[in-house]
Amino acid sequence: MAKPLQVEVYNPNGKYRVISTKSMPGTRWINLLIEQDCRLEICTEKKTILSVEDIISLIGDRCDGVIGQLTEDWGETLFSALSRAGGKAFSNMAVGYNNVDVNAANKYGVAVGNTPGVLTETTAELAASLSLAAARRIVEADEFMRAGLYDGWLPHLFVGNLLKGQTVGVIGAGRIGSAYARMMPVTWKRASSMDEVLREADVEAILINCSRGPVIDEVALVEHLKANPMFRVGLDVFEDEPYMKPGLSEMKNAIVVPHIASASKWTREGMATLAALNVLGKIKGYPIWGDPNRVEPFLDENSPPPAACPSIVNSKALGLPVSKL
Ligand SMILES: O=C(O)[C@H](O)CO
Repeated sequence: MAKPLQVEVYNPNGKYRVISTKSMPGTRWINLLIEQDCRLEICTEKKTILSVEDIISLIGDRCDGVIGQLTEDWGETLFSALSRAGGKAFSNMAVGYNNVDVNAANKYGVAVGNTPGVLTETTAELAASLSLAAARRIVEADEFMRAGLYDGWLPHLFVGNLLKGQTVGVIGAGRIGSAYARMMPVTWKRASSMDEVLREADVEAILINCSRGPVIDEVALVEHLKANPMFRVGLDVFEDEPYMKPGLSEMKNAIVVPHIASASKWTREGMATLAALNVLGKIKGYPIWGDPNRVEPFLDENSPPPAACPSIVNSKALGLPVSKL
C-alpha cells in the first residue's frame, strides 16, 4: 500500500474536514477556517505537482471540501471521489480554472470556486515588466554584466526599442489587459477585431503572454525568434507547462519566467483567503457573492468577511442562491 502523504493538521477536533493540497501564503485563511469549526489538513509533501492518486488519498473516506491548485487535474475521478467522501466544495487557488472539468463537478453537485478580483494589478504589472525588460534587453544585459564581459560603453551595446508613443496591441483586453494598457508608456484604444489589433499595434515586435501557455504555438514561436532576432518575447506561461519547447531556453530574444504573474504577497495571500472562503461558504450553506470582482470586503483583515462565497463559477448550474449583501 502506498505511503500516506504528509499533512499538517490544524484544529484536529473541528467538525468539517477541509484539505488544502498545498501550503498557501499567509495565515488568515487558516484562521478563518479553524474559527469556523474546520479541521484543516495541509499537504506538506515536497513534490510540486500532486497526481490524481495523491489527491484521492488525501480526500480519504470523509472530506467536506478541498482547496486545490491550477497544476492539478480536477476531472471526473477527483469529483467523484470528493462526492463519495461527502464533499460538495472545491476551490482553485487561481482565477483560471482550465484544469477543472466543470461539467464533471456539476454532475456530482460540487461547487467550483476561483479567485478573481485580486490578481488584476499584480498580473498587469508583471506583463508591463516583461514588456519593458524585453524592449530594453534587460535580462541579456544583466547576464553580460555578470559574465564579466562589460569592458566599456559602446554605441551599439544592447540597443533595444523605445516604447514611448507606440501603440500596444492587447489581445483579450479584459480587466488585466486594460490595467496593463494603462500602465504602459504607450497610446491605446479599443479595437473591434484581432486583425485590427495586429494591423494597428507597433509593439508587435514584442509578444507578451501572461495568460495561458496554449494560446501560443511555442514550436512556431521558437522558429520565429530564430529567424527574427529583433522580435522579442516575454513569457510567464508555457504551452506544456512546466516544460519549455526545445530551443526556447537558448533564445536570447526571449525572457522566460515561471508563471509568477500573480506572485505578489498581497495577491497570493488574497487568493488563499478567497479560495478558503469559497470552500467554507459552501460548507456553511452561504449564498454566492453578487460581484466576484468586488472582493475588498473579503480581504479586509480588520473585519470578519461577509457570509458569502466570493466566487463560484458553476453557481448557476447548481442553482445556488445569490447573496443580497
Ligand atoms: O489563473 C491564475 O490565477 C494565475 O494563472 C495564477 O498566477
